[in-house]
Amino acid sequence: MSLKGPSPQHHEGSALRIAIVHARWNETIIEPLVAGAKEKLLACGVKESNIVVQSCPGSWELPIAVQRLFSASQIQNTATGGPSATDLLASSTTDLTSLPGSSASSAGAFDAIIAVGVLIKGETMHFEYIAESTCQGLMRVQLDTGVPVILGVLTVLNDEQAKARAGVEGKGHNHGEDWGLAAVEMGVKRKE
Ligand SMILES: O=Nc1c(NC[C@H](O)[C@H](O)[C@H](O)CO)[nH]c(=O)[nH]c1=O
Repeated sequence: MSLKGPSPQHHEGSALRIAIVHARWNETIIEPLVAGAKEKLLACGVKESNIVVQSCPGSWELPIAVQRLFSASQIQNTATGGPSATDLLASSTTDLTSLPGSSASSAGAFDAIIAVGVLIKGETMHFEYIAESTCQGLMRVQLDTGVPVILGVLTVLNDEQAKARAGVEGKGHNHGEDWGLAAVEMGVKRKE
């Protein structure tokens, strides 16, 4: 067993509704990552009709693209004693069918969201600023809503590292699969 990666658990996802929100930069890496995540969602019993896939321009936009899945009233920090995110989301009036690229058949709560982006270091400090802000933003959205947001943002130093983490060209391991499994586990545990 690899030194890295979580020890495997099996969770049944047939009752879950999951969103995958992905950036469109470095799409030759994004595509296998999203496919790997979706493959594991389906393998865990998540219904195809309960998987909503949306995109945004780049990783910088991921936090707001994830947050807009919730209406303003749902962006509550449950630590303040407000209604739980579950209660709020259950009454969600978000019309997902109006969102671009949405395959949602109806509005409804998400049990987990996977945010997918690929940041590849260039010559400038742009990479560092986007990576830090995007990760902090995604952490804030999940804590504000109580809905797990799986961090599917690769922050790599070169194309080879990106390919190895998407399992392309027969190299490495597709991390998208790990994110799909994490989404099912966290979605199930959130309903417990
Ligand atoms: O710069 N490199 C990258 C990038 N820049 C665009 C940024 O996310 C945003 O979309 C624009 O700045 C507009 O707001 N976005 C990525 O996902 N990966 C990169 O490697």
